Amino acid sequence: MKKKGYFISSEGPEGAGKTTVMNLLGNKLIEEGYDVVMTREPGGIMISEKIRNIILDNKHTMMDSRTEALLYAAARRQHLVEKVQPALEEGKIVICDRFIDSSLAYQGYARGIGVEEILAINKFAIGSTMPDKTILFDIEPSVGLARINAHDDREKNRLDVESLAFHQKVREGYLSLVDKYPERIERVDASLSLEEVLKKVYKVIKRELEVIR
Ligand SMILES: Nc1ncnc2c1ncn2[C@@H]1O[C@H](COP(=O)(O)OP(=O)(O)OP(=O)(O)O)[C@@H](O)[C@H]1O
Ligand SMILES: Cc1cn([C@H]2C[C@H](O)[C@@H](COP(=O)(O)O)O2)c(=O)[nH]c1=O
Repeated sequence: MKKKGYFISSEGPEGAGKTTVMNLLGNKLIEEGYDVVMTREPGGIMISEKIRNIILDNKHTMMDSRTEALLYAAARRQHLVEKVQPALEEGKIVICDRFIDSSLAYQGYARGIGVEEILAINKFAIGSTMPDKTILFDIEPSVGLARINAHDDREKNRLDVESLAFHQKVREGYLSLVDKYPERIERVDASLSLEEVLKKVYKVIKRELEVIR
C-alpha cells in the first residue's frame, strides 16, 4: 500500500508573506524531525520553471487569459507528477507556495473566466490530488503590494503590475473560496507581525499533523 504524506498549500495576494512564513514553518518542522519538501507554483521543477518564465514575463502583455490559465494548469500537472505525488507517496510533508486556489482566485475570479471553468481544467490536470490543508494569508492588497515595493531589488512580474482593482478582486476570490471550502482553507490575518503570523500558522499545522500521527 502507498504511504500517504501530508499536503499543505499556502495562498494569498502578492506580498502577503507566504514565502517568508512557510519557509520558517518548513525549517521549524524539519528541526522537529519531520520529512519536509518545500516547493512552489508555478515552478518547482525544470519544465514548470520554464513555463513560469513564459507566464510571468513582463514582455508577454498580449497573453490571452485562457492561455494563461492553461499554462498554469500545465505547469501544475508536471510539478505534481514529477515532485509532489512522489514525495507524498514516500510519506513526506509537502509545503507548496500556491496551488489550485491561485488559479481559482486569479484566473477564475479576477480574470473573470469563472471558478467552475477553471476548476474543470484543473481537475483534468490534477485529478483528485488536493491539498489536505491550505493557509490563506489574507491581506488588503495595497498593504501586500507596499511590502513588495519597499524592496526595489525584486523585479515586478506580469501579475505584480496588474491594477489594484485586479488585486482586490483576487482577494475577494480567495475569501469566497474560504466559504466554498471551509474545512480545507484556514484564513490567517497576514497583516499581523511576522512572529504572530508564524505562530498562528504553526498552531494550525501542528494541530493537523497531530491528528494524522
Ligand atoms: N508579517 C509581515 N509583516 C511585515 N512584512 C512582512 C511580513 N511577512 C513578510 N513580510 C515581508 O514582505 C515582503 C513579501 O513577503 P513574501 O515574499 O514572503 O510574500 P509572498 O506572499 O510570498 O509574495 P508573492 O506571492 O508576491 O511572491 C518581504 O519583504 C517580507 O520580508
Ligand atoms: C500558481 C498560480 C499563480 N498565479 C500568479 C500569482 C502570482 O502573481 C504569480 C506567481 O508569483 P509568486 O511570486 O510566486 O507568488 O502567479 C496565478 O495567477 N495563477 C496560478 O495558478
